[in-house]
This record gives sequence, structure tokens and C-alpha cells, in this order.
Amino acid sequence: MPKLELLPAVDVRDGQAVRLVHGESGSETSYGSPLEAALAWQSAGAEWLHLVDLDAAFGTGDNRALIAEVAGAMDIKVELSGGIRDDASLEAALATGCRRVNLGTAALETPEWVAKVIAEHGDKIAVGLDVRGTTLRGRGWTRDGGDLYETLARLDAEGCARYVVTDIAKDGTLEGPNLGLLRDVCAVTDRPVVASGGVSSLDDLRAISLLVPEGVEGAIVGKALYAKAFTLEEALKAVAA
Ligand SMILES: O=C(O)c1ccccc1N[C@@H]1O[C@H](COP(=O)(O)O)[C@@H](O)[C@H]1O
Repeated sequence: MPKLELLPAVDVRDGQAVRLVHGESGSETSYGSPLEAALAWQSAGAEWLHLVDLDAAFGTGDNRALIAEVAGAMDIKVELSGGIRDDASLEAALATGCRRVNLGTAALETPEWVAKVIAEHGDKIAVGLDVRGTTLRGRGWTRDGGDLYETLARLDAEGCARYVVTDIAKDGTLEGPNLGLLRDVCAVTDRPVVASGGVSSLDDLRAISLLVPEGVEGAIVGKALYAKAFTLEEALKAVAA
């Protein structure tokens, strides 16, 4: 059985690595230099980095140059998200050398464009399904964007390669992942799913690992690493077993 991939997160706001609670603007805790954080996860053995431009996601500017610097400094695979909503932002994101991009708002607001870039770029495109209950949220998770399962069916039909599923109610809370949501999503798609939101312990990661046969491919880990609930080395060991 393949092991669960771990994607430590570096979310960037106003030039700093931050964590939010429920993705709410203003709830930031700052953790300093994004480059230092990313290099630390790489040194600890990460194979992936989940790198987010939060200002671009919220529409409060962007950290494009810094994001490009961080992505360019990585020897590991980078998943890049936040504010990738048109040809120019997609081109800039792919030019960083990232392995894939994660589209959120665009999948809700400009579905024709998303279908086009899925057809053009294949598995370089993932879609972030950021949900409250079963309602998708876009524009920094501030606006409703339709039903999770209807959107998922449409994206599946368009050939979307992968989904990053975030339970907003869990994100940044250290309350544990929404395993039911992950199972429900895996039950209706054959595409790999990356779990996001709520991881608080090594047991949470072990519980997500048990969903690998159902289609969960990876887990994003943010707050738990920054809060030192466990180290990345411990996490990688926990999912290797
Ligand atoms: O990761 C967060 O904490 C987060 C909080 C609020 C908004 C977005 C957040 N993260 C990432 O941003 C993309 C969506 O960006 P966009 O809608 O495409 O501009 C989302 O998939 C998360 O990866």
C-alpha cells in the first residue's frame, strides 16, 4: 500500500509565514520567514511543500516575488496555491517551477477557464475544494460557491486530476481532520484526494493513512508543526509504517 504523502504548509501573508484559524483574515499567528520555514521542512525530510499566497487568495495584494523565491529554493516538489485565477497568474505560478498548482475560487467562478487549463496542463492542476459543510467557499473562503458534490462531478467529467479537500471548520484548529468528509469525497471520485485541515497529532495522521486505500493520497500539515505538537520527522515516521 502506498504511504500517505505529507505536505507541510507555508502560508504567506504580508511577507510572513502565518497560520490562520478557520482561514479567517485577522486570525494570523506569525512564524517568521517563509523561506526559513520551507527550508526547515525540506531539511526535515519533506518530499512536498504546500505553499500558499494568502494575500492573493484574500485579494489583499500578493507575495508573488517571495513565493517565487521560496519555490525556486526548493529541491522538493511544490504545490502552489492562492490567487491563481487567470492565464497571467497561472503562468506566473507555473514559472516558479512548482510541481502543481491548486485552484480554488477559479473552479467556482470561471469553470470554463478551469476546464481549459485542466485540458492543457493535466496533473499540474489540482482543485482545492474548500468547504463549510458541503458548501464550497471562494475568495479567501468568504463567499459561497456552490455544492461540493455537484462541482466535484463537473470537475471529474472535465478530467481534473486531483482534489485538495479542506474542511474550513477544522482548518487551523488542531481539532482533528474531518475523516467523514474525506471518506465521502473518496466515495464519489476515483481521483486522488489530499486532506487538509485539523491535523493535530500523529494519531490523526495514522487515521488519515487508513484512508489511503479509499483514495486519500496526502495530508497537508500546518498548525501542528508550527505549534510543535510533533516534528515533521516524527510525522514522516508515523506514516511510513
Ligand atoms: O490555506 C488557508 O488557510 C486559506 C485561507 C483562506 C483562503 C485560502 C486559503 N488557502 C488556499 O488558497 C487556495 C484558494 O485560493 P484561490 O481561491 O484560488 O485564490 C485554497 O485552495 C487554499 O489552498
